[in-house]
Amino acid sequence: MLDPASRSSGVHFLSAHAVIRQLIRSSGVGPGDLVIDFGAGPGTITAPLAATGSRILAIERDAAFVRKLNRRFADRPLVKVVHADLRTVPLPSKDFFVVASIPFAVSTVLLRRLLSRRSLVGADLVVEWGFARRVVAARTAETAKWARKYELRVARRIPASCFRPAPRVDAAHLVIRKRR
Ligand SMILES: C[S@@+](CC[C@H](N)C(=O)[O-])C[C@H]1O[C@@H](n2cnc3c(N)ncnc32)[C@H](O)[C@@H]1O
Repeated sequence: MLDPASRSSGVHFLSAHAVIRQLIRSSGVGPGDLVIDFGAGPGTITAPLAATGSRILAIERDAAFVRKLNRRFADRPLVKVVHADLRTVPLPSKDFFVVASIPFAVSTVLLRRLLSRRSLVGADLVVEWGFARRVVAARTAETAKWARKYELRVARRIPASCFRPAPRVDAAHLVIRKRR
């Protein structure tokens, strides 16, 4: 069987552990929090997230990655692997956080879903650099509406060299926090 990564064209996996640590530290999640890792892949973010003691939903569409995740987290009762498409999977009605490096192609769809949920408390996302800049600029009616409900900022630029394979463009750590 082919490794799942080799079959996923256009998918870039974070290989810089320092970036993953920054994402998790920024999120501030801990025991008792519900956290979603969208597009969990091989579990590169899921594993250090699990170490925070939070409850994790690792959502992944690729069946081979789902098998891998189930094996990897079989002894971690706080990690639930969900075989689903992030564009349609039901989102929690109780407070939740997101820490994820998402597939760039579905960034808009996912943000639309997340930012229309009252239960989203915060998100730390890896997205395409240009996309992040457009979101925080809040120049469209939609992004301006998001900005009224959520604080949106770019924490840092993430060079393409932090991924395997490297994408053609850099990425960003996008921070989203519900306004009080
Ligand atoms: C950018 S990779 C990130 C993988 C991992 N989080 C990491 O940082 O290395 C995106 C992952 O999302 C998965 N994926 C792509 N489209 C998806 C969708 N619509 N729903 C759920 N997962 C998806 C891919 O199979 C891949 O594992």
